[in-house]
Amino acid sequence: MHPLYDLAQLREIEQQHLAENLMEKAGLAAAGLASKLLQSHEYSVLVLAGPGNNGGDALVAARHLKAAWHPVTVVFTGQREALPPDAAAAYDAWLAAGGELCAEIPAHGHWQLVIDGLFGIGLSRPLGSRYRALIEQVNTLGLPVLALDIPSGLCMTTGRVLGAAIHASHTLSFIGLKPGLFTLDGPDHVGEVHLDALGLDIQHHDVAGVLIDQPPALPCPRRRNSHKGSHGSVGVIGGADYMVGAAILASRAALLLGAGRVYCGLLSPQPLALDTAQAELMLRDVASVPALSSVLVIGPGLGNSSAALAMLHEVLPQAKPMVLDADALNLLADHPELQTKLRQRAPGSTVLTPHPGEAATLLACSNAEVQADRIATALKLAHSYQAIIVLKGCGSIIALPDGRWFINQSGNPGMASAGMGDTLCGIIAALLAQAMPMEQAVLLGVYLHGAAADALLGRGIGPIGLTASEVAMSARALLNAWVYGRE
Ligand SMILES: NC(=O)C1=CN([C@@H]2O[C@H](COP(=O)(O)OP(=O)(O)OC[C@H]3O[C@@H](n4cnc5c(N)ncnc54)[C@H](O)[C@@H]3O)[C@@H](O)[C@H]2O)[C@@H](O)CC1
Ligand SMILES: [K+]
Repeated sequence: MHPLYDLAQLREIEQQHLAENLMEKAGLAAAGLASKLLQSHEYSVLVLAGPGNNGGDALVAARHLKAAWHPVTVVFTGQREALPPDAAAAYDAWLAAGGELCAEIPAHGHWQLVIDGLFGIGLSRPLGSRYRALIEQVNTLGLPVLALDIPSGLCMTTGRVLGAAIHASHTLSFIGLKPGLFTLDGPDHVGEVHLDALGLDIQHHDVAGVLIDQPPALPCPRRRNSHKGSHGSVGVIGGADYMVGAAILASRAALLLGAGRVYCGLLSPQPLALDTAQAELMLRDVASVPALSSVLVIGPGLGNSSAALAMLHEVLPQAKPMVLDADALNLLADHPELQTKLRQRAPGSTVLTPHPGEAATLLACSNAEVQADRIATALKLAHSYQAIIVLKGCGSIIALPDGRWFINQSGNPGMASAGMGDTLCGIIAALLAQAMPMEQAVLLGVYLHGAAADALLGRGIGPIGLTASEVAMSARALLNAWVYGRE
């Protein structure tokens, strides 16, 4: 788990350490990583230095690489007189070391690595045509790119591409990690992320959010003296006509992740009597499911019928932990009286797992507005509905009503297929049924879901054609490995 910092916090840390010549440290660290990536001293480097301190970092790195005998070409896009003081000093030191500056990328150069120091956290607006063209030119060179602090063009707060963004193979982030590296378009641009704290100890400093990059708190190993009643019972309510599969997938995932019993209530007028591929599932009359279950999932394939609405009205006032997904979220958006019931639930007893489209419906805004700032959106939903929110998508955001938030780093594009959300609901519900507190169950469930898909990818399964059922099986193996320390 790594802390994530917002812009104001990073600026404050920079201010507190102004006298410590952090740019020299940043440039040296960048040159060190570049040397490692280059391997041979004969290899040449193309350095892009922009108009601010990110450009200063790049100029310091260029100086160190030149001193280590690498041929270095520097493209400088700023103006000496407009540079901040540290960057101006780096500019002067580069020239004093015999370095030269180009205004654009030389046509016939040959390089083995690009260092991107155009923009860092100071990028404040969408890039104009000159920078967009330069970035696109770099991206078509087909070379490894080491981005300093953050790939230029990427918004550090939201992970949005502001016009165009560098496709880095490596990103060396300074001082602390930024949220934009890990959500929305960030993961498509950062490559391998490295962190150099520049010798600062900022552990005492406030953090904005947390990156989940390893399994959070795990359940305890089971007591030998346990029985099915010891591991809770999950009830899944959904599966209207033509959407039965969604409820079955959630139910199977709950079973595979360790719920003692799983009851599945299908709204379809011709409900299945038996899941032949998973006979352990107890398919019951939907009305009987809430009373049988210690944890409820409501929504997968629920539809928007009056029966679905009535079910939601009935279960929301019940005290048990609840996972709301899919059509339950759409019904919630359309019915303010359901929203009131939701807000009256005990704190920490509800999780909503919207994808961006459902989040947009819940907030009565557009999909683009949701994605423009995923963290802010998730926090807004958490506050408004007084529930834990999992905003799904690349770099899922978990937001809590008290204002804390997390970004999940596990997962891959194989998960962009129908049924994945149903599996996630089942996983979270199973952890809740096994007595994990809500916050821990959500964090572990989301990380495990992605890590299970990553494990499959590691075995050559996906991303193309990866299925939600495979992810549930893989999650079972992974959770057992984590809890029982098996390979
Ligand atoms: N200040 C410090 O203490 C440190 C700063 N560091 C580096 O400095 C970076 C931040 O430096 P700055 O605050 O100078 O910001 P940047 O260097 O990221 O960019 C700011 C410059 O870009 C211009 N700009 C912003 N958006 C633009 C756009 N769309 N089109 C054209 N120009 C645009 C601004 O006018 C300004 O000149 C960090 O990301 C990091 O790389 C590191 O050296 C560590 C220490
Ligand atoms: K950069």
